[in-house]
Amino acid sequence: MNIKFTKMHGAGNDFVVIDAINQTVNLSAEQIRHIADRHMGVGCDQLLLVERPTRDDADFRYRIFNADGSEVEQCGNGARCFVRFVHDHSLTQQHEIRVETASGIIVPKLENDGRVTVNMGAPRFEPVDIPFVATERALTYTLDVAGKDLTICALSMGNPHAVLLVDDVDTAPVTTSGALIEIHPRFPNRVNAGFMQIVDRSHIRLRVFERGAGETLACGTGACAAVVAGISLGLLDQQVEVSTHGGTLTISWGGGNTPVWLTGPTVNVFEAEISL
Ligand SMILES: N[C@@H](CCC[C@H](N)C(=O)O)C(=O)O
Repeated sequence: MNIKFTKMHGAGNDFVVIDAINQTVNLSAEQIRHIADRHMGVGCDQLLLVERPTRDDADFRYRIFNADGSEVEQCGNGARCFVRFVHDHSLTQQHEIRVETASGIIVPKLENDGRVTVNMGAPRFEPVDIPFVATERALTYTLDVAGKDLTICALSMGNPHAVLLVDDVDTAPVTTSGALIEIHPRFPNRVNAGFMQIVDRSHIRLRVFERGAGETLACGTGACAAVVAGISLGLLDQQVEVSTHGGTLTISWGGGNTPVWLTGPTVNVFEAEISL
């Protein structure tokens, strides 16, 4: 089977994007792992499938697979690349589209300068919605990680996130503690672990150890989760610049049940075909 794809990235979070409308695509988890492999395959943090929607109120269905082959609910940087892809491949002329994901509808918009803004929906804090094992909802929780008590915020941006405050992201134990937090038993579906350094009320630095992908250069939903956590703790203003190792994302949130807005760049790297 030969599959055409586009390699893209959003602030360094990289994707293999596949049009599954105009070609028949049935990938096993093993084939996804192969495509994502940086030595044996193409290499990517996530593989994105562009499909026809299964519901009347959406224009497209967007399926997301981590590099380890697991299918997940949400991906913010991927959503931006998705919009750029459907435009570049003439699958739509609309600048604002409704996209069906495993966690509901998101509404990305292609701006005139080529950047994409995504309404990521409202964050969820109820432990059952994350999911996270806790007797009651709280702003912060203590998590025992290898015998050390870490303070985290836990929330869902459609997918699960744990956010930790650190003094300096450059020296934070992202790969070691991040890997342990990802599989912590209190997160039954695993979790993305974000390490946030507050620079000032409108600027943070962030590194994320992603569920199913390891540390990535940027994580869109991770940036949303970190800013929501920072605003909820009273440490950040409504609009925040998020510096990652791969670039800058802009996040804004008005609090409560209002949606979180994510803006950032998208880049086409190359188009090719892979034989499986
Ligand atoms: N890179 C993403 C998030 C991708 C999914 C995540 N690893 C998960 O398992 O939830 C983003 O930009 O949001």
